[in-house]
Amino acid sequence: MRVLVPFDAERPKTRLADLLDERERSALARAMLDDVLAAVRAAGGEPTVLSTAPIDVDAPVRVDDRALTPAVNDALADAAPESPAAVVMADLGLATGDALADLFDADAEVAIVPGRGGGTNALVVRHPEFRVDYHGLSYRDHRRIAAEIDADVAVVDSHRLSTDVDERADLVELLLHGDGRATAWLRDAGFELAVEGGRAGVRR
Ligand SMILES: Nc1nc2c(ncn2[C@@H]2O[C@H](COP(=O)(O)OP(=O)(O)OP(=O)(O)O)[C@@H](O)[C@H]2O)c(=O)[nH]1
Ligand SMILES: C[C@H](OP(=O)(O)O)C(=O)O
Repeated sequence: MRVLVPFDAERPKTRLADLLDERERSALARAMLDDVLAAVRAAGGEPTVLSTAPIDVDAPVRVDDRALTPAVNDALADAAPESPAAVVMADLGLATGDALADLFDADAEVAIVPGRGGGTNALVVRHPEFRVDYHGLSYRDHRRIAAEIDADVAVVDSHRLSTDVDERADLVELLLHGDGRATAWLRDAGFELAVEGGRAGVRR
């Protein structure tokens, strides 16, 4: 399975700016990218990083400085039943080979893992006319686009893959369930789980 891993190399993870400075956000984003690439390979996928700028990483890199949606659509253009393509976001810090293998094996022309909050964390495309439209309620948009071209859709239900690390609360998930480089980076940076007023959170 060809697997595109989109990566914003220049201004990653801005929603974590009140917790992490720019270098730290880059380091966490990079650790998650490495975790995702390892998980893709463990699932038998062949990853290509679709990056906004050149990066030094242990995988082929396709540089495209356009916005996410046109860059992904260009790279997906030749997806077909005999040559499926997947898109797996680089901020899935809990991704595992087993979880991705379930997605890659889903028997549908479009298989979707929704992200919490309405996004699309991962996709497999086997239909030549399917196009992505990221941001906003992209899960709903991708179901509509699939319906418009009569593509059959599988929705893959996965706690690990539906957890994208965008905000403070997502760091709880990484510290609680993660065992990869991103979780190790967070611990090394001094983050730990905390319970305040009966609610789970993180503190540094
Ligand atoms: N190639 C490419 N990847 C992108 C772009 N924007 C975001 N990504 C990647 O797409 C995935 C989802 O990104 P988002 O969570 O929407 O954005 P983010 O830049 O990671 O974080 P925020 O700045 O907090 O929105 C992550 O793997 C990003 O690295 C882009 O313009 N081009
Ligand atoms: C790219 C975007 O990610 P989010 O901003 O929802 O994390 C989406 O899934 O459409």
